[in-house]
Amino acid sequence: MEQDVCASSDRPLNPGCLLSRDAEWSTQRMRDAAVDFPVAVVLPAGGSGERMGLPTPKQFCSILNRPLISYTVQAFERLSWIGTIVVVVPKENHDLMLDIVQKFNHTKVTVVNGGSTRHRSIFNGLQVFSNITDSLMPKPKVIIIHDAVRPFVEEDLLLKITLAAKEQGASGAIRPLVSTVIATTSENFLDHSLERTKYRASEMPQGFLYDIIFQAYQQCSEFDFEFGTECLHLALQYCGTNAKLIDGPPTLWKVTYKRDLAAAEAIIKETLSMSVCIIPGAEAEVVELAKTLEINLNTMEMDVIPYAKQSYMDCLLKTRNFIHVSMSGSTSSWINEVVKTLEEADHARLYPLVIIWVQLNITKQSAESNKMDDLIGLATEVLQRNVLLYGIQIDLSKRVASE
Ligand SMILES: Nc1ccn([C@@H]2O[C@H](COP(=O)(O)OP(=O)(O)OP(=O)(O)O)[C@@H](O)[C@H]2O)c(=O)n1
Ligand SMILES: O=C(CO)[C@H](O)[C@H](O)COP(=O)(O)O
Repeated sequence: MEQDVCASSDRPLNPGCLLSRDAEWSTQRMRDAAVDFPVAVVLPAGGSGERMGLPTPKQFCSILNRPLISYTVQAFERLSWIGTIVVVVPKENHDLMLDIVQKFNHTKVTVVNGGSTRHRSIFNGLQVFSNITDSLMPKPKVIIIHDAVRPFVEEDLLLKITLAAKEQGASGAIRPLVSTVIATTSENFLDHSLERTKYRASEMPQGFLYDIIFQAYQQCSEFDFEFGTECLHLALQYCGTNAKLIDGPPTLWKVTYKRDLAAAEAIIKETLSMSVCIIPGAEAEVVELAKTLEINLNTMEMDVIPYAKQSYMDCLLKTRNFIHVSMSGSTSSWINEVVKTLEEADHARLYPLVIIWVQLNITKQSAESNKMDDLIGLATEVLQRNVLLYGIQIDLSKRVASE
């Protein structure tokens, strides 16, 4: 069944899944209060992506120079309350996955080989924790299972899934059906159709008490392993555990067809451009311009941090787009300081950073001093470090002269 790839998200998502600021704070409170038990993740990535029809399995396809699987790993890895992330890959792609882990600096990943079906791959992933003598891989209380090809999963949903799994034994994300489900006869005639509002699409992530889902996989039949598509069903059938179902956002869709790669790229690009940090100097004209920008860019998530406060470094790590408005001619020390901070935090490794330096010249003298040459040199230098630096010089001297 085709997924609802055209449905747009209600609010922007960051790749690697930064939340909107309000959601981030409330999530922080929820997380601090609630997740005081070990949580691990299994990401089944052992498929061949037949429906995608590319020689490379879709989980290894690149979006903006980074494999899809790495985005999904990052969505989990950045969460402090998540421990080990087991990535289950086809045997022939084991080394490729190890290369990805190294190149993108993933620190929580264990790679294991998959099986011939998704359920077999997941079971292989779960078995990593079943050897209780291996103290390096302690058994988690809750395990989250999430398809490696669903990169846009956010912390608020993961928390809900995790807490519900701890309480109920199993939980899963659901979405309304996009199309009506019908049963066909063997001759391809309509047999019957289901009442769409009564049914839901079962999505990922799903969460389980580890003992429940491991026991379910240990007991399930060869038929389940071969043809089953639903982990929640195994928990119900073999452990009598009724999963708690939680509504998820439209961005949970599974990258399945070629067009989904383009859709994923569009979401990543859109979210990268949806937040900005404005850093104004202290002069009245500069503050005025910063205010105008703030009003006109109000559809973006925004921080305005006065340069003088020197407290903007924390804010830098929340976004990738910066506008520095100043009247001083010298910009290089500020930009170098910013680039150094961002480099130390590895902030520019995956996506480019954009710095727009706006210089206001109000006197004839400063307007004549052409600082743009310096800026062009600096822009060429920082480009090597994945920073796109732009300069805008606004000459107010004529306005001053005519007043
Ligand atoms: N033997 C398998 C088959 C699938 N998966 C994983 O299960 C997830 C969901 O499966 P699906 O989207 O169906 O992936 P593929 O099986 O690769 O795709 P297709 O059905 O088009 O071949 C994917 O992350 C896929 O890599 C797996 O780990 N092991
Ligand atoms: O649908 C699902 C929910 O249970 C699974 O997420 C899974 O994606 C199914 O994979 P497949 O396409 O291999 O059946």
